Amino acid sequence: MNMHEPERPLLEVDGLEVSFAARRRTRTKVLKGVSFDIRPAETFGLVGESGSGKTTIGRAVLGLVPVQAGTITFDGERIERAAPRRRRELSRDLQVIFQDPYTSLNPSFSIGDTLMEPLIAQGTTVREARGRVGELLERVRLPADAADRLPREFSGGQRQRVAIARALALRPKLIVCDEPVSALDLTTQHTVLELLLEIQDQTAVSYLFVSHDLSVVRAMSHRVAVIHQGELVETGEADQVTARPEHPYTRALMLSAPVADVHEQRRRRRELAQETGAS
Ligand SMILES: Nc1ncnc2c1ncn2[C@@H]1O[C@H](COP(=O)(O)OP(=O)(O)OP(=O)(O)O)[C@@H](O)[C@H]1O
Repeated sequence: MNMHEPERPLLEVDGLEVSFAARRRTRTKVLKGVSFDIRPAETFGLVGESGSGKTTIGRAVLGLVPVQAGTITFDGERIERAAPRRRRELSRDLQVIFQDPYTSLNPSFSIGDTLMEPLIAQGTTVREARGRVGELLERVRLPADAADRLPREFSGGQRQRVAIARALALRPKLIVCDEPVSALDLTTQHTVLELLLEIQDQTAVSYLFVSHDLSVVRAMSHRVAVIHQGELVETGEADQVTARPEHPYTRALMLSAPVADVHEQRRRRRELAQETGAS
């Protein structure tokens, strides 16, 4: 490839609109013309407060909610209205890790069966799939004997490692990470985030990384988009958006994030009060 030619994005979302049925035959617009792209091996962070529409963007990319307008192009293919069969095929390249490791794993499946399921569904032989389970457990640093055990025998952090291993089973190009560490304590959050970074270094997978936590998004992402009431109000390099936020909402989001220093916390509260008082 020519070094000066920009790489084709892996995912392009353009003018995405999603609405849900509300009362009295009206619809609520949850996404209002959302556009962004993600390059190969890039982490694109989406940050915004609860209800802003982050999860809906991830779900639209995965084909889990109907799209009213706009396009979603994945690896050169329009997928916003892909048929169910094509969707199943696309799951080879497009995977997800959900927030809650307690509900996202089938409690009656052993870890080995959980990891084998996507492989068998895509036509891998049982013998090959067993071998791959060992590799996957090693990659997420779980012991080989985890394969024979049930999810209830594992902690939240270990379960999230299983969910990561399952998402990796088919060697996807993009993983939608929807609040992947929000249900974990701080130390466990750190090790899971480190694992995601290490996997990206090794596999060049891209992440669409959704979180309400700006510090987590900043630590993980190359570029960041800030979503507010269904609209992307600011998109840019992670350092730029977090160090020099341009949009008032981004500034408010930054100022309201908790910090370890109590004096800094108070200073930010005053600044936030001034900002919101002024607007
Ligand atoms: N299936 C649905 N039917 C109706 N309304 C929905 C549906 N899914 C989401 N919504 C609404 O869309 C809005 C955005 O929800 P979404 O889950 O995308 O937000 P979010 O930013 O991910 O918030 P959170 O962090 O709380 O999950 C919310 O007002 C929510 O109530």
